Amino acid sequence: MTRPNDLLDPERHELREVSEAPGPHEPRERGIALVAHDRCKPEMLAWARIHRETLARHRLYATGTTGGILADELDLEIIRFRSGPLGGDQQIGSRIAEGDVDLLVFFWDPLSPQPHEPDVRALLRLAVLADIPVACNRATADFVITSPLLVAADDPDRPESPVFAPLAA
Ligand SMILES: O=C(CO)COP(=O)(O)O
Repeated sequence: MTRPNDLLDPERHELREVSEAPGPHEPRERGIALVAHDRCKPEMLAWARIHRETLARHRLYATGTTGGILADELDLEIIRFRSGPLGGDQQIGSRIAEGDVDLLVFFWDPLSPQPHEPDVRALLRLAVLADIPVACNRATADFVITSPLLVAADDPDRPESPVFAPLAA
């Protein structure tokens, strides 16, 4: 599977040729994991409502309660795991480790302690380790979900963008 971060050659900061055959999923499809702590769930729902059309084009994962709300309210097809405190964060982490997740949108609550804090830290750690984009607030999530890098390099509709241009020497 091609991931957004696979598209940039760290040496040359330019698009790398994607030679591998498309994986088992549609070429344009990305794996997007959606997670929100309780106080942040209204914000996640509001954000997902705005970006529903984009989200619907991708393979969505979510922790139990977050996924239930998004599926019910927005009629999105979502692969749902257990609730976060019951192991859902770890399940999403395992999908990241498997290379199935290309973007993590995780609205974690900066004002409330969580009983499963170690799981939260582990999830964020795995996302950083796997070098996938992690959006922890709405402003960042807006940037990432509208990024041309979200569109696969083999997509003929991929927009031209200065992001893809080599950096000046
Ligand atoms: O606790 C969570 C993330 O740490 C989210 O879990 P739920 O989506 O099940 O509420």
